Amino acid sequence: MQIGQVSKRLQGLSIYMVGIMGSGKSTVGKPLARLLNYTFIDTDKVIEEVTNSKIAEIFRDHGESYFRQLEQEVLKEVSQRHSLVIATGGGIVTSIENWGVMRQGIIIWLDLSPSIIKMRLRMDAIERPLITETNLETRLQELMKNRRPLYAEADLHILPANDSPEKVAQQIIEALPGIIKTPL
Ligand SMILES: Nc1ncnc2c1ncn2[C@@H]1O[C@H](COP(=O)(O)OP(=O)(O)OP(=O)(O)O)[C@@H](O)[C@H]1O
Ligand SMILES: O=C(O)C1=C[C@@H](O)[C@@H](O)[C@H](O)C1
Ligand SMILES: [Mg+2]
Repeated sequence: MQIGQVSKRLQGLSIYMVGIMGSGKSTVGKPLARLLNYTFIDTDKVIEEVTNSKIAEIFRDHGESYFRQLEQEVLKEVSQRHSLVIATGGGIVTSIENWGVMRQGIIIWLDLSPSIIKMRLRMDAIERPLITETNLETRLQELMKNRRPLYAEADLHILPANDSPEKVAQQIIEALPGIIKTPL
């Protein structure tokens, strides 16, 4: 099915990208939005803009639960709009209320292999408060164990090819018709 047809069949339903830190939600979300003629939004970036602080600073100065509250408010706000590709934060799946919001659209799980995730996180300059250079191995394992059953509740399970973000976006578009319920 051509991209234009996939986009049409989505009928403006927003797409929520979920997955562990480093799985590529923010990076792949951009070309995906472009291909679908959707607008791209990153909840982590919106939080940084509205608070004028880095995520790591929010965790350090106010704690994780404060960050989760902000994250939920931002999610509810963006869910009012249509035709969005939303890169969520890796922990958005830990709140049942967030699932209620995301279920208004299509939830896509980027399930990248831990070895590639580790490599990408080591090379990435963005500070992630829940994962550091020293605890990367154990923390990632722990987060994966706790969260995999949550990510698995997504509408679409994507095992991203070890390829460019554009190719992964293409892979998602090819998989979408299989789960879109709107009539042809
Ligand atoms: N397909 C890809 N090919 C090469 N590098 C990639 C690809 N996807 C993501 N990356 C790189 O991996 C790192 C993590 O990606 P990204 O920030 O998009 O992950 P994320 O899922 O949004 O993580 P977080 O939950 O922390 O926001 C970045 O440095 C990014 O450039
Ligand atoms: O997995 C997580 O809990 C997080 C992922 C990032 O996207 C940020 O939302 C933050 O660093 C927390
Ligand atoms: Mg991100």
